[in-house]
Amino acid sequence: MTKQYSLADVKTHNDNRSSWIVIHNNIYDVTEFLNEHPGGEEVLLEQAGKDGSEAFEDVGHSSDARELMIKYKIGELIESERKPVKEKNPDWGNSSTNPDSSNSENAETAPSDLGSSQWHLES
Ligand code: HEM
Repeated sequence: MTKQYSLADVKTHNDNRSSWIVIHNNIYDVTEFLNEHPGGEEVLLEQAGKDGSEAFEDVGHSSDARELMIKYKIGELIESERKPVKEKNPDWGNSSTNPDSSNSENAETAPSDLGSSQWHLES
C-alpha cells in the first residue's frame, strides 16, 4: 500500500537529516541520495520539504534519473493536494529544441563534419 502524506508532513523533512521532496505528486525521501546526486546536494536541499516538480523538470532529467527515483519513493500526496502533472517528454531534447534548427551553419563545436553525429544537448 502506498502511503499518503500531506504537504504539511513533507514540510517537516526539509533538511539533511531528513529530506523529502514532492515530484509529480509522489514523495521521495532523498536523504540517502543527497551525496550521490549528480546535480549535488544543494539543489536537493533547496527543494526539500516542498514540491520540486518544476525544478526537477527544468533540469531535463534523463530517463535513467527517472528510473532511479523509484528507489526513493516513499509515498504520495493526499488526493486533495495533488496537482495536474505536466510532464515533459523524457526523451532527448524537448519542446524548446527543434531538430529543424540543426541547420549547423553555426557549428559551434564540431570541426567540419568529422564530429559526432549526435546533436548537441544544451542543459
Ligand atoms: C529523486 C529525485 C532525483 C533524482 C533521482 C535525480 C537524479 C539525477 C541524475 C541521475 C542526474 C544526472 C543527469 C541525468 O541523468 O539526468 C541528475 C542531475 C541533476 N539534477 Fe537531479 N535528481 C533528482 C532530483 C532533482 C531535483 C529536485 C533537482 C532540483 C533542481 C535536481 C537537479 C539536478 C541538477 C541541477 C543536475 C545536474 C545537471 C547537469 O549537471 O547537467 N535533481 N539528477
